[in-house]
Order: sequence, then structure tokens, then C-alpha cells
Amino acid sequence: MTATIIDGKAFAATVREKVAAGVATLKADHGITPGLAVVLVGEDPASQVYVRNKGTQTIEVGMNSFEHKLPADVPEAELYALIDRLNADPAVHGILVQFPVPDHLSETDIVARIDPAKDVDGLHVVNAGLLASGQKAMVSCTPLGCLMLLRDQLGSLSGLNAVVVGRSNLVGKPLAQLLLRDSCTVTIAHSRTKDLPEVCRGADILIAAVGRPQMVKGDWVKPGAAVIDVGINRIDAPERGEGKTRLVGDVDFASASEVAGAITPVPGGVGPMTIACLLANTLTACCRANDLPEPDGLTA
Ligand SMILES: Nc1nc(=O)c2c([nH]1)NC[C@@H]1CN(c3ccc(C(=O)N[C@@H](CCC(=O)O)C(=O)O)cc3)C=[N+]21
Repeated sequence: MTATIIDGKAFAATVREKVAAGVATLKADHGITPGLAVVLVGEDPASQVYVRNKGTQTIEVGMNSFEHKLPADVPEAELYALIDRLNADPAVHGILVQFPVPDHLSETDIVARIDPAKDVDGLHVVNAGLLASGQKAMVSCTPLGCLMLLRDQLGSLSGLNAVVVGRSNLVGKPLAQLLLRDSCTVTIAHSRTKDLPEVCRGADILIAAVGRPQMVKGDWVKPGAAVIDVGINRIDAPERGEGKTRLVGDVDFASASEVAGAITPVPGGVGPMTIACLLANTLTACCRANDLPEPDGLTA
């Protein structure tokens, strides 16, 4: 069997179109423009690329983009003062502090400082708790993007066995909650899981979010399963020339795509959905802040 390739890049474009339509309606009917603030501390080159992409796409869907670049040695108090200002600013509906941050700063404390209603990364403990207890939350962008791709591919997820490999607060745990809410039977597995390949072979939906390049092999995949590859790993690619690199996921695409029913590629799978869902979350946060109905099809 050869798997259907799930085109995350194309699907992300349709999500951005929906966001743009929602933004246009907000402007026309209510005179409100959603705003996203992105804070970048230091000069990590990969982070700079992501932040630039986010800024461009934010403006493309008609939102306001507020970029704040702080030096790598910024005192903690100064970063918190900025977050406090953004929390209080009615033009800002979403706040994202790009991770990783330099060692003298604490990601946990930074997230705790952000108003949960503006936490478009869905990382605040309030949002984690709301999601886990089935209430209205801000949901992390990557899990939300995975859920949208799965619903589009499979229709109903009810009763399916989902195995999530990875237990991070950013992806594994919230995605498991979302799948549970869609009535999957969910297993959260990880690198220490006993006989991981056998556990994975039971999955109708297999999510790889462990951060280990090409770890999930074709013989871990149940024939016909939907495979979602969350990993983004840069590895050496000497076949492309000296010093060259390429992006691979946590799934060994070549072998897995011969067994799966559907599979996301890397790049062009989950990655583009993450940024599209950041925009969707900003629109959702703006609607909630103004007591307006939430956009259709853009929330969990
Ligand atoms: N507070 C915070 N929230 C984040 O969500 C967050 C973060 N910090 N720090 C960094 C990671 C990484 N991340 C990506 C988003 C999109 C792509 C993406 O669009 N990737 C393209 C390829 C891009 C390329 O070619 O390098 C793709 O997979 O097709 C990748 C990675 C969000 N992150």
C-alpha cells in the first residue's frame, strides 16, 4: 500500500483564508482588528526565521503584528514589564514568547506571566487545566493543527485507537486531551515505553512527537493507519553536498509511507499548520475578548 500524503501546506492555506475572512468580518462589522504580539529574546537564527514568517503571515490575514526583539541578556524584570504591558494593551489579543529563551530566563515563569486569555500557545496552566477538564481553553497550535488534519482526513475519530508518542506539555499531552475529546481511545507512549513498536502497531492514528529523527519505522505502523509526524529535525545530508543539511521528521517516511493509509510529510505537513493555528487562535482570542461568537471550524 502507498499512503495518501497529507498536504499540510495546502490545508494551512485554507485555514489562513478562513482566518482572513473572519478578520475582515470583525473589521467591517465591529471595527476591531485582531493583534498578535511576538516576543523574541536573543538572536537564535532559526527563531528569527520563524518569527519573520509569523509576522508576514499575520499581516497577510489582515491582523496587526507587534514584534518585540530583546537582547539575549535582557533582565528578567524587563521582559516581565513588557509582558505586563502587552497583557494590559487592548490592541493585543495574542502573546507569544518564542522559545527557547536564554538560560537565565525560565520558560515556566514567562508563560505564567501571560494573561491566559492571550496565551495563544496554550501553555499556561490555566489553559492546560481548562483543556483537561473539557472547558473552553486556548489550545496549543501544533496539537490543534494535528487535530484539524485528522478530522479532515478521517471525518469522525470516534472509537479509533490513537497512540501519541511523546509526552511534552507543548504537544503530546494537549494532543492526547484533544483526541480523547473526539472519543479516541488514547495511549500516551514515550521513549521508555515497553515494546514501543508493538504499542504503535495497535494505532489507527499514530502521532510521532518525540524529537528523535526518523525513529518510527514502517514496521511500527498498522497497515492503513493515519500517521502524523510532528518532528522537525535538521540532520546532515552529505548526499546533497558537503556541509548540507535537510529536515526530517520523527517518522522514517520512506518505510512508513509504504504501510500507512495517510501520512504527513516533513517539511510541508504539521509545521505550516502550527503557524496557521497561531493565527486562528489569535482570532479566537479576539472574538472571546469582545464577547463575539467564535469563528467556525477554527477551534477544537
Ligand atoms: N512559544 C513558541 N511557540 C511555538 O509554537 C514555537 C516556538 N515557541 N519555538 C519554535 C517552535 C518551532 N515552531 C515551528 C513552526 C512552524 C514550522 C514550519 O512551518 N516548518 C516548515 C519548514 C520550515 C523550514 O523549512 O525550516 C514545515 O514543516 O514545512 C516549524 C517550526 C514553532 N515553535
